[in-house]
Amino acid sequence: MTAKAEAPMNIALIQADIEIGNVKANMNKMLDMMNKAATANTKPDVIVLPELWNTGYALDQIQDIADPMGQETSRMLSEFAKEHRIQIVGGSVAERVEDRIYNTMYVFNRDGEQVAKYSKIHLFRLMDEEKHLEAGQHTVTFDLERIKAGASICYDIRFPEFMRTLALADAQVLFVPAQWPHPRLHHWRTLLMARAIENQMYVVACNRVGTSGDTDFFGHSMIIDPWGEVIVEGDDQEAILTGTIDCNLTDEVRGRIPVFEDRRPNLYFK
Ligand SMILES: NC(=O)CCC(=O)C(=O)O
Repeated sequence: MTAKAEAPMNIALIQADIEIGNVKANMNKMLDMMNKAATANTKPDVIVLPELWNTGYALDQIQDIADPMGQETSRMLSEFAKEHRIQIVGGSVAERVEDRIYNTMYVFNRDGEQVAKYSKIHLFRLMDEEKHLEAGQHTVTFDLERIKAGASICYDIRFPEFMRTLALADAQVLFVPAQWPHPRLHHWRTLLMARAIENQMYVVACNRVGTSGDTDFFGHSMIIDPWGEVIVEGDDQEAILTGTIDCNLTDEVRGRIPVFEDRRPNLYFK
């Protein structure tokens, strides 16, 4: 059901702290960490950022500080991608479209062209997202060179049917930018692991660190392989985490335990 991957891909996760409401500082921070990742000994093929990295959860001022049509943030990511010849899964940013605010991921290829845009479809009530943000209406897969990837953001990982939809659309790797706080580290790790094992896909998850008001974000960004093995996992400190994915393993695991052939969708709820 999947195409052979061209070659293994080196991934760099930008596990950053984010300053609430300070777009300029956050853009500078991301650029600085992306530059460090791009000039490391092992050059990444893909750089991944966390969720809402431009504004943080500054939802009470989000109408004023969200990026109109995502222009400023996507220009920065596009230029970086082109200059360094690195693909970017741009976490997500607060994007303003007229008076609506979306939590939106942009993805760029090595030429700096936007290859995907995904707006978070499940809004997280515990952090008041539904009061300030508009839900996206589409699931999204995209190509990273010859690898098919699926887009998701944070709370989305609690919806196994959503991830299965992406896997059935041939995704071999799932990207998960996040701002996922304590006390739910155990949920974060378990859900990411489950999504990788049940869908026999790579899960690449980039969470922020730091404190915002009384909320502590624990990091623990992870890359998990389709067999459920952890390739890399951060702690609760700012860091650039790196790991390599090889999507030939996705085909191998799907061949070893043929879950996708053994499904009985006609017996499942509609
Ligand atoms: N930013 C988010 O979607 C947070 C999701 C979360 O913390 C959860 O427990 O789910």
